[in-house]
Amino acid sequence: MQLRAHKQHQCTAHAALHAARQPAALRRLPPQPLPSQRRHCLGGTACPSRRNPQQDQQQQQRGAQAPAALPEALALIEASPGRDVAAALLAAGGSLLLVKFFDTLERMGWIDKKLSRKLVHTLAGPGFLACWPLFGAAPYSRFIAATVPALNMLRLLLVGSGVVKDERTVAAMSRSGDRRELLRGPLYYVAVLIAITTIYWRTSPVGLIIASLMCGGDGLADIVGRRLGGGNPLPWNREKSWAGSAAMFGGGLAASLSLIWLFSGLGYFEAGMPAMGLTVAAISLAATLVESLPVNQTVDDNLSVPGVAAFLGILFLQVAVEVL
Ligand SMILES: Nc1ccn([C@@H]2O[C@H](COP(=O)(O)OP(=O)(O)OP(=O)(O)O)[C@@H](O)[C@H]2O)c(=O)n1
Ligand SMILES: C/C(=C\CO)CCC[C@H](C)CCC[C@H](C)CCCC(C)C
Repeated sequence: MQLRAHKQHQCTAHAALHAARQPAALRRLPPQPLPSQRRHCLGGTACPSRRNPQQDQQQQQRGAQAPAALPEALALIEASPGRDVAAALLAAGGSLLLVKFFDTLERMGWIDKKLSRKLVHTLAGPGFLACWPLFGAAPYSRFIAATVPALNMLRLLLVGSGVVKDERTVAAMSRSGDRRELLRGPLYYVAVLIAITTIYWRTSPVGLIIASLMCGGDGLADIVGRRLGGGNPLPWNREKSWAGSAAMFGGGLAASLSLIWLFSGLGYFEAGMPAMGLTVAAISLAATLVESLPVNQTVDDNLSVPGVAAFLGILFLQVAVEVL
């Protein structure tokens, strides 16, 4: 999987030299046009691309007829608070629908309570990150995006503390039906999402890796482990299994690489393969080992897994790359 810089306009000698000094897994890109400028480039003027000259010539001809106002309109949309608010409302609505959907399946008897809760755990985080490209490129966009997990945190605090009565939310988010459970695992979960949204946003794969391992990895470990882990317990923790840990590693790695592929394909950063793949695999393995330890009664998985992923992600990958 070759992930290379996406539609670079010009890689100056300085930028190339600078980029060459970056870790192989992650390359800083020379200053790139904003996505809208790239669209501008595609819509209005010739710009280098991976397509053949004939396609570019056709594109230029089509582009020549595009209204001159299009690029400016795109640039306005690109950095408009309205776009960010619309994206946040969409993601917030999606989170309500996700919980409602699986809660309904559980109430209809199609899935059990544990599976319903774990499917929400597994899908909510990656689903939220998949919404990030909908937001604009303004400096404040990440903070508007963070309001989505923040509103969910407020909901958990109000329901978990008993200020607001919401039996369905308690049923959907807790193992035992005790509302106070919402103030632990689920609260840590949304706190991690707030942190990676405001600290890393789209500028680094570290936030993608943290969320993928906490959500996709840890969620699948439970789902697969409960079903296939009966005969293959881990020697150091008989409550967990090789099947569950394999699902944790595979699910976390696949989710991480999928999001990195998407975000680097959108041009937010460049992921140098195969170094990036090997780095993510090493981080996933370490997180899987931590998750398998018999300590989750003391340290919640929603803290230990993101913690080890963040530490190793910062250690092995540059935290910030040139924002496009
Ligand atoms: N590596 C793993 C992880 C989990 N499991 C299975 O999934 C169940 C629940 O896993 P656990 O991580 O302990 O989930 P909880 O922390 O109890 O639930 P939650 O993560 O939702 O808080 C375990 O008892 C085990 O059957 C497994 O087999 N192997
Ligand atoms: C039960 C959970 C964790 C315990 O280990 C999951 C808690 C889920 C959160 C309360 C809801 C989080 C929603 C996301 C911030 C936004 C998702 C949007 C997307 C479009 C689905």
